[in-house]
Formats: sequence, structure tokens, C-alpha cells
Amino acid sequence: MTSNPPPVNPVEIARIALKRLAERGLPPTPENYAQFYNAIVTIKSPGTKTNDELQHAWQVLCKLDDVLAEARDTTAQLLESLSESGENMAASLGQLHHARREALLDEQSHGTMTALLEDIISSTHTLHASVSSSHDDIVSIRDSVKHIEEDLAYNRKMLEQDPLTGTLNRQGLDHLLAREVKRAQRGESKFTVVLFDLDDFKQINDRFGHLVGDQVLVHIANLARAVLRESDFLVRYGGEEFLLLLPETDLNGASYVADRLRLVAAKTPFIHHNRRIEISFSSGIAELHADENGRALVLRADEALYRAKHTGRGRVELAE
Ligand SMILES: Nc1nc2c(ncn2[C@@H]2O[C@H](COP(=O)(O)OP(=O)(O)OP(=O)(O)O)[C@@H](O)[C@H]2O)c(=O)[nH]1
Repeated sequence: MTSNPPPVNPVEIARIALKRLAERGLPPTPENYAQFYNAIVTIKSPGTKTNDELQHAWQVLCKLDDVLAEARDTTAQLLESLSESGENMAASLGQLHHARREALLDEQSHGTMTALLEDIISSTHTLHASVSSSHDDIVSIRDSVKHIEEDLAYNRKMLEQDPLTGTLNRQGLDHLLAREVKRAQRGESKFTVVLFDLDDFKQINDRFGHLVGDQVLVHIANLARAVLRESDFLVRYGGEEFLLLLPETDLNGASYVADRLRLVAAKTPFIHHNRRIEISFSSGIAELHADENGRALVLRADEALYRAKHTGRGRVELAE
């Protein structure tokens, strides 16, 4: 389902890193350069990086996100105040032109005033032109910030995605879980997680090889997607372990989802060279408590999963 990332070209990475530094007005010191270079390499080839490197790249992206959000606010304020100044100046220019026409009617007595007004008009013209050109500059800065934000959103998505199954990964889970827990607690709605782990997956790898094992993981992720609602989330939590986040769902609803997935998986075995590879899994389900955080919730689901595994596989256990 996923293709390998294209090989990383160091010259291209160096060029992008220098461009990114220039765009942010950062000096190209060896430290700044190295940081950006590494972040870009990591983003371009996430599959080949360690968790620490991915974590670091992700943190750099988060910082950049913050900086960009500030830049966006500042440019919006500047644009607003420049537009206002531009309008005021245009109005003042109109008044000055009017005053000059009046002065020209009585040339002798107002000669000096006319000269003065000419001076003022000319310097206001210059000022007005520079306000307009600053306005254009800021509009173009705003456009580049928008492009950088789009790039960042794309890169962040790549870092939060499991390259094999295309589901969210642990990195992506952290802030999503915190957000969904907060949302549920604010709206006093139910929120339940299902942690499931494929049974005897090692045997599948051992019998059919790691590549077939990979395809089985993709297969089960696709089945899970088909069973879930649009508002649910699927996360690859570990090697052969997946986590479902189910907003607006209680223990009964989550048990129903786990059961449905079990039936679908039983009816849709993975076929390899005309041989059926049966897939079963064990699940632990936990519903959010009012004063609980996401980590504690997943930990309870994990404990329930542990019980399910150790009381005979293919079972579902509910956390208290
Ligand atoms: N093909 C493949 N295998 C993986 C991946 N990640 C983890 N594994 C394998 O998953 C297997 C997990 O083995 P165990 O932890 O013993 O679990 P199990 O065999 O499923 O046994 P139980 O969970 O106790 O039912 C190991 O063989 C890992 O190598 C992956 O991305 N691809």
C-alpha cells in the first residue's frame, strides 16, 4: 500500500535548509544550519529514522508552527493598520488638494501658503507611495507564510503517519488523544478507547515471512477503517497493536465495534498464494472517567488487554 520514500539528495536538502533559514531571517550559523538540515532530512525519509530523530523533527516543526502563527498575527495587524493609514493619508491628500485650490484663488496673499502646501502634498505623496509598497510587501510575506504553513502541515502529517499502514502513529496520537479527552470532558460526552493486539502474530511472520506479516498489518488496518465511523480514529500503537479512539461512544458501543471487527476479520482472512491466513486479536476496552487524562485511560485499556491475552486469546476485556 505504501511506497518507499525517494532517495534523499543532500544538495537539495542543503538548498532547502538554507532557503528555510533565509525565509525565517535566521543567521546561517552551523548550529541553525545543522538543525534545519536534520529536520528536513528526517521529514523527507521518516521510514529510515529513529524515534528520537522523528521526535526531534516533530518538535522543530511544532516550534516553527508557533513562530509562524505569531508571524501571521503580526502581519494581519500590520496590514490592518497600514490599510487604515493608507485611507487616512488618501483623505488628507484630498483635503490638501482642496486647500491648495482655495489658496490659488487669492495668489498674492496666499503665495507662501501655496508653496508650503505643495511641499506637504509632495511629501505626503511619497509617504503614501511607501505605505502602499509596504502593504504589497506584507501581502507577499503573508503569502509565503501561508505556503510555509501548508508545507508544515504536510510534513507534520507525514511525521504523524505510520508509513506501513497509513494510520496515525504514536507521535500523532499524543496531541489527538489530549484534544479528544478535553473535548469529551468539556461536552460531558462518553469517550472510549479499544486497544487490540493481533494474536500469535510472530507465528505469521515465522511461517510466511516478514513481508507477508507487513501485508497482514495493512489488511487489518483496512478492515478496521471500514468498520469505524468517520469521527473515530485508528492509531498504530505498536508493532502489531492498534488503538481505536471512539468519541461519543460508551463501553457497550465500543464492545460492539470490537465485535464487529472480530467478525469482519474472521470473514475476511488474508489470502497469500491461495492460502488463508486467519487473523484473530485480543482487545482491552476502557471508557474515560471524568477526572482522567488520556495516558491513564490508555493504560487501563492496556491492563484490560493484558487480561484478555492471558485468559485465552481472541477475547475482549472491559476495564473497570
Ligand atoms: N511483519 C511485521 N512484524 C512486526 C512488525 N512489528 C512487530 N512485528 C512482529 O510482531 C511479533 C510480535 O510478537 P509477540 O509480541 O510475541 O506477540 P504475538 O506473537 O502476537 O503473541 P501474542 O500477542 O501473545 O498473541 C514479533 O514477531 C515482531 O517481530 C511489523 O511492522 N511488521
